[in-house]
Amino acid sequence: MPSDHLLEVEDLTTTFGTDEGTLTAVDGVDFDVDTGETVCIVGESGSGKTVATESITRLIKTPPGQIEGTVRYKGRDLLTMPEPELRNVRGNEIAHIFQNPQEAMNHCYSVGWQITEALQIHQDVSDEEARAKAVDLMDRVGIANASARFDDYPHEFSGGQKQRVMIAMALVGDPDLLIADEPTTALDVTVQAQILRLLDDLQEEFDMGVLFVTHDLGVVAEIADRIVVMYAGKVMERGGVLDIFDHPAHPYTQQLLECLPEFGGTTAGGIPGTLPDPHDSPDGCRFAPRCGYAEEACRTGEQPDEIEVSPGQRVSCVHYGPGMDPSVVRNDNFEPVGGDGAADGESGVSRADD
Ligand SMILES: Nc1ncnc2c1ncn2[C@@H]1O[C@H](COP(=O)(O)OP(=O)(O)OP(=O)(O)O)[C@@H](O)[C@H]1O
Ligand code: NI
Repeated sequence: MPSDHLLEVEDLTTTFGTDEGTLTAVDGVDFDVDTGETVCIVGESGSGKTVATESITRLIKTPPGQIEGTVRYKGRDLLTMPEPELRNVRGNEIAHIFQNPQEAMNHCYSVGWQITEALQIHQDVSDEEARAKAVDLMDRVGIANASARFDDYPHEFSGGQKQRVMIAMALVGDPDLLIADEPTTALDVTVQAQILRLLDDLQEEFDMGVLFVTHDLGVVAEIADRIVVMYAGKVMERGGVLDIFDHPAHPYTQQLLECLPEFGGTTAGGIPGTLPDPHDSPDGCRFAPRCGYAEEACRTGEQPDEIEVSPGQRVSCVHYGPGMDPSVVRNDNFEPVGGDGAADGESGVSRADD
């Protein structure tokens, strides 16, 4: 059945064989991404965000990993696609950027050379054409004096500029889907805001879908159209960014938001307690052992089916089920996302020498 979504992930389950037995990192997760929107996967460290997104293009090493489910990209299943065809998708159609630009760069070659090299893998262009395109890309990601900086080496660029270069390299194949895994986590707050702005602008310019992974709800507020909240390999809640920030339904989402100072945060140190052992997940709702509202029904059976609580907003919580009283967990005291979310009064693609 053909779907209209750019990316459609269904019942994705990724496990790892370990010395302590099978570890389930992602457990039957569904989500989709459309062209032109930013979907953020958010959750604490260890929730399975990275494994879920790296399963999409099969970046997970198998074995020890094992990926099951369906990942349809423009209707084609990436999980059953032959490797050569998948390699083509990875380079040209789906691009990844990661947290640490340091590690992804080769320190022995100039930045311009590396972008040119990436370009020539994807396109049959002459050296001069490739150089011109590389300079253009450097310019578009906001590297000041791009042509003068072409021959500079990675160590001559700041952290923020390196991440701009990584973004340029991700764009060489003119991707339709960009997967960004904590791309600003290693950067200081001001530079982080600039890079988020850049990604937002590029998304429009390149007309991409963006799947953005972060543990930081502050970042989510800046860029997300839709949010998928993950906990211990499961989706706890999903919905439009305004709905989630205005009336978070799952106690886990509420607690994540309560950690944010700008939302009247009281638990800046994070949510008390730790994630369950991924080798041996608890019965019922994964969050029940840390949830102040948990009762017997929360600790038995499977993770509850998702229930729609407002248009497009769905929650996997026993308290919203048939015969339950959701007002127990409903928390309507949250302030909606403020203003335009603009950071530090910048405008357009910033060219600051970060
Ligand atoms: N190669 C691997 N082998 C075994 N276990 C793994 C492997 N990669 C990830 N895991 C486990 O899978 C679970 C999910 O990890 P994942 O990296 O996806 O979390 P995350 O949500 O991205 O966290 P973070 O915010 O810290 O990046 C964790 O328990 C992790 O230890
Ligand atoms: Ni991660």
